[in-house]
Amino acid sequence: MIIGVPTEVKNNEFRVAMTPAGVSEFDNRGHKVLIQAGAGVGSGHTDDDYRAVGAEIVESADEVWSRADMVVKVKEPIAEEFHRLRDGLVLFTYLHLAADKACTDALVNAGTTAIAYETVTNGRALPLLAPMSEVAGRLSAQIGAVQLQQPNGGPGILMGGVPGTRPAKVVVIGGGVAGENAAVVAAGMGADVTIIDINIARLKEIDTVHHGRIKTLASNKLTIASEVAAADLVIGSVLIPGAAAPKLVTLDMVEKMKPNSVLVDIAIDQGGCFEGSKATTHAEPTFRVHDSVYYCVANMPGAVPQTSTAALTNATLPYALRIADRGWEEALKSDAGFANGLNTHKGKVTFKSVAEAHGYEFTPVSEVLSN
Ligand SMILES: NC(=O)C1=CN([C@@H]2O[C@H](COP(=O)(O)OP(=O)(O)OC[C@H]3O[C@@H](n4cnc5c(N)ncnc54)[C@H](O)[C@@H]3O)[C@@H](O)[C@H]2O)C=CC1
Ligand SMILES: CC(=O)C(=O)O
Ligand SMILES: [Mg+2]
Repeated sequence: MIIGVPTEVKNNEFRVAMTPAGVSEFDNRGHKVLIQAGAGVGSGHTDDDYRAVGAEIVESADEVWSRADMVVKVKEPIAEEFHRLRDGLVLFTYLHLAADKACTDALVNAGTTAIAYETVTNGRALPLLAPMSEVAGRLSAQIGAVQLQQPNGGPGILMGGVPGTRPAKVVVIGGGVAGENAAVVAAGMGADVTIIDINIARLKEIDTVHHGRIKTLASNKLTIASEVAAADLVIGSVLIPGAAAPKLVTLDMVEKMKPNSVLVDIAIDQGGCFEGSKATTHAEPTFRVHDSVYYCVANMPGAVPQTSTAALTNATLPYALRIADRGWEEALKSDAGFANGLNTHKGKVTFKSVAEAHGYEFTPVSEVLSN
């Protein structure tokens, strides 16, 4: 199989979907990998590093996309890439389609076979989302700490305070992978941290692992309202897999927050879990709502590409190899969790909440695979 790896084009996105170690695995199995010139530079991998393990370096994105049987990417295609989508192409990348009608329409109209990292499951886990949720979670606490500083528009409070002063109050809504990682870093900086989650079993796990250092509260509207009102920093990290995020923090709640308080909406790639959230870029990451600061960057891990590329490709490589070795249909047929990754195929939408979000007819993956 020919596998294409284009340079990422989203604002300040420096990750790449395959490292030289990955190319070497494909090459050893008799596949050919096309790397767009310069694609790995932001993550510390030169064209020569890729050439040395058998990759062909290709100058243009058009050539990578048109020659490849499968394109492996990091972020969803954006408008300038839509014309490269086609029938018969397998696209393996983050897609977040429930929050992105334009990309869904483009994939459906082109007939592309699109497998989304974020909806692949392994039991209850999301193995291809988890590494980036770890990164985004840890980053969110760092970013929150910086945004709390007064010259950055924040209230001027140090996360851990100093002896004799109160620490910052950090409220994390959604205690999954991103939320727990956010809480750990915030607690490590000395903040007063509370995680709110709807899954009580998950709160028990967090309480046990962190010996009560991270407080836990069950999610409901009243609790969220009172915690948000008292918070200096709110981190939003809820997920209903594949679906648009629920708006758990309302504009009314934000209006009652402390002046210059900070809200980091990690869930923005699924549309965001705060009312008023809209996707921003690393170039212009924040905006104000009422008297608070929102940070809503949809590709947070792109800011730390050396870490993120390594963590992402560690997880994606075995799946990409299975597609190359066995073909996408056999690879999905043999692993129901992998099959959950299929979002579109030949003009059909095969992920229920994506179909519902955009008014498409839903076709179960099983129907597509049995044909
Ligand atoms: N902005 C960015 O750059 C990045 C964003 N993300 C996003 O972060 C979000 C979280 O991802 P993960 O932590 O991996 O998901 P996860 O599935 O591990 O955790 C989500 C948590 O939300 C909880 N939840 C669901 N409904 C809730 C409610 N009503 N109230 C409170 N909690 C609720 C679930 O019980 C679960 O514990 C996803 O939208 C993901 O796409 C992930 C990586 C990077
Ligand atoms: C998960 C995701 O969208 C990202 O890492 O950019
Ligand atoms: Mg997006």
